[in-house]
Amino acid sequence: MTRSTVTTPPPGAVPPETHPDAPGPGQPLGPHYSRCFGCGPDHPTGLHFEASSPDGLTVTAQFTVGENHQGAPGLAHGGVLAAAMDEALGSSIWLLRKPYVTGRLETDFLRPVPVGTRLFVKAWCTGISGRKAYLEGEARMGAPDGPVAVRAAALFIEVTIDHFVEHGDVSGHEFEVNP
Ligand SMILES: CCCCCCCCCC(=O)SCCNC(=O)CCNC(=O)[C@H](O)C(C)(C)COP(=O)(O)OP(=O)(O)OC[C@H]1O[C@@H](n2cnc3c(N)ncnc32)[C@H](O)[C@@H]1OP(=O)(O)O
Repeated sequence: MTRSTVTTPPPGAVPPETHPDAPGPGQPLGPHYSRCFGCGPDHPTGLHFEASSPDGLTVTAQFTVGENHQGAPGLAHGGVLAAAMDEALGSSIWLLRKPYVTGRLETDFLRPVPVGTRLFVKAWCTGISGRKAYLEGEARMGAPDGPVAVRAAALFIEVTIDHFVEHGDVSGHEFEVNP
């Protein structure tokens, strides 16, 4: 994909290391917050991601583009696809069990995605440098080896849990890292 130097690991970046508490290979990641637009089972119009990690470092996830995800008639909204990439990238960095937020998200939209399409999303970390994590991902249509619809690259920034307490509304909500 075309990506900027901002989302490219600099010299000296180190590979990610999965946290021992991260789900084992093939185990479902589960939702981090029940009302999350990406993974929350209680979100009425969300993506309802089903995610797991085959190797403790990569995240694979699936969802079906629905009626509520349209931009043009019958086609997925680009912002919804970007949200799906953000969710997959965020899930992959959560395998490190450190709190990160998206600083920059770059997306290439390669194909229109019709409503009803099952998208197979994959995300992985390409390096860590201090508080910065560099991530890449892709979404394929219809099958894990189907045509690529979206590619993404991102810079995530490590924060403390206080980030969510100070800026969010965590009262009465059960969540992991990103409320
Ligand atoms: C199971 C879990 C699954 C989770 C899935 C969830 C997926 C969704 C994830 C999200 O969408 S998170 C929500 C969207 N993101 C945000 O709301 C973040 C809003 N931004 C902020 O809160 C702050 O700007 C941020 C914490 C990112 C950075 O503020 P800080 O004051 O902590 O750090 P600072 O601004 O000093 O930046 C630290 C470094 O990152 C760099 N940086 C930060 N933002 C950048 C940016 N946008 N582009 C390029 N570089 C950036 C910055 O230049 C600097 O580089 P240097 O250390 O080299 O000087």
